Amino acid sequence: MKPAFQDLIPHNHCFGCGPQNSEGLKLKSYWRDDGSSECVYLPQPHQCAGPTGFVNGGIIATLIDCHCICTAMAHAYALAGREIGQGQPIWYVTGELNIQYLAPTPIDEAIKLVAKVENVSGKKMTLSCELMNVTEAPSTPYARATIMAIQVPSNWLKHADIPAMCEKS
Ligand SMILES: CCCCCCCC(=O)SCCNC(=O)CCNC(=O)[C@H](O)C(C)(C)COP(=O)(O)OP(=O)(O)OC[C@H]1O[C@@H](n2cnc3c(N)ncnc32)[C@H](O)[C@@H]1OP(=O)(O)O
Repeated sequence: MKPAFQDLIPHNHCFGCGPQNSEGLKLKSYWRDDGSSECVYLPQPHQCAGPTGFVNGGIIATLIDCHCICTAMAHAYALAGREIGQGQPIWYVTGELNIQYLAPTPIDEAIKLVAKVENVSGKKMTLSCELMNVTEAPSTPYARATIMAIQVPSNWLKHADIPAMCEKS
């Protein structure tokens, strides 16, 4: 199996997807054969909403955000004809994130996110994402989102690092 996008992105301290963030969610995203990307995540009990059986909406937003932004970066590297993390760094940030929460997301089972690149225009990349049961059973997704990823300069990440986090890597 190929490494996850996140394991190829250098210096990634992101709370949602950074291998270098010991307190983070450590998402792992991969390409699927149809050109979409997927991420399977097992929610933790402390990530609950008011009712303990459902996942907190902010956690859901973070999962969607990170899976989509890492998909945007992976797609941009592919368009550049490079492996993720090779050569001049390619960085995207979240410009817009629109989520429809369609049904409560159970906290006691694995969930799956599937993202697709819908459009690339200059520095902007639009992606769609659905969060669903891990079996992809034919049911309404728990959440559906669109996200606008914006490319930032290749020195963006280092520019924004603070020394305390740098020392941990
Ligand atoms: C390491 C891996 C981790 C990845 C997963 C985590 C993802 C994250 O959480 S990133 C953190 C959250 N996001 C941020 O902090 C971003 C904060 N915002 C910014 O830094 C800036 O506003 C930024 C970079 C989005 C845009 O900067 P700006 O100087 O306006 O960009 P600019 O070059 O002028 O705009 C480029 C295009 O994007 C458009 N655009 C800019 N901002 C937005 C926006 N928020 N929504 C939609 N479109 C936008 C512009 O209109 C322009 O469009 P066009 O080319 O058609 O004229």
